[in-house]
Amino acid sequence: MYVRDYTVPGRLQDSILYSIEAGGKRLRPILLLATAEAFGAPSEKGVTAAAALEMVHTYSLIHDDLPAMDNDDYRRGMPTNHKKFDEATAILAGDALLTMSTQLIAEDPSLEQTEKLFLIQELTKAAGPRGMVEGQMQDMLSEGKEISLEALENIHKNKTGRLLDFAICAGARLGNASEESMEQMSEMAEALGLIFQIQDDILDVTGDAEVIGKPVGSDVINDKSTYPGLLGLDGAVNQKNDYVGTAQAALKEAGVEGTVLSQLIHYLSTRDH
Ligand SMILES: CC(C)=CCC/C(C)=C/COP(=O)(O)OP(=O)(O)O
Ligand SMILES: C=C(C)CCOP(=O)(O)OP(=O)(O)O
Repeated sequence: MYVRDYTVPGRLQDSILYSIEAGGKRLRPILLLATAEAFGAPSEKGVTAAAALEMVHTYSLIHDDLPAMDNDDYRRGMPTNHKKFDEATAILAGDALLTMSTQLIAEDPSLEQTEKLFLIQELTKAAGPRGMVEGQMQDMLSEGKEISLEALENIHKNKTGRLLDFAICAGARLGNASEESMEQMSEMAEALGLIFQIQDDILDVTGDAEVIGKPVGSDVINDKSTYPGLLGLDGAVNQKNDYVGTAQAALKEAGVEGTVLSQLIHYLSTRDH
């Protein structure tokens, strides 16, 4: 709906819709809405922030798949955007998704001005050059190199974790969570980001390409450092389980244990796609 409202019919719109409508797990918007609900926000409050976040995530995947980056042919069970269209169109589709995301929040009549400012500032910070973009840069620079577990965690915290952190902090803020709860939720988000990434690395070794919708084994092919690579498969599973404990404990401290967020932590640590 938003994509059609914010674009003109034609090749660019087709390319944007191709990637957005390909689906994916919609994890980030689900997390944002589940957190908003856990803190009692009215249901309409999180909708544009959730859509904006999925737009930013989808832009990042379109660009990540380009030949200049990961050079991947399949995403969300379909040819990648540049394979279906062409590189220039894929770059522009990503640019459009990124810019539309903040417009969407700015124009939402159900949000207060202070909420809009918070959401736009936090989303752009999370996605920007001290967040996801820097994480992607470090990820590219580390290809083909042996890096420490600490350096790997730092890459993931920025590349993947910051958008997940935004999902949770935006949801908590829209539900007027206290400063203390916001801090506990931020801790939960950090653990969740690492759980997500460790499972992603594990699936790249043990997963089924048909179920995941993208090729497996690409980390080895691209010579990337991973948790199973650094810790072994069992070590990666143990590390993930430690973070599950941290995330569940943080939920409890924030007073939102037993909500759908607990189930999401479990799902993310055991997902097969
Ligand atoms: C600014 C940009 C382009 C950011 C990309 C961020 C990102 C999370 C890419 C996918 O990571 P991945 O390569 O580890 O995952 P996948 O295996 O799904 O490609
Ligand atoms: C951060 C990573 C590993 C990129 C893929 O994210 P998702 O696994 O959430 O991708 P979709 O379900 O949205 O396609």
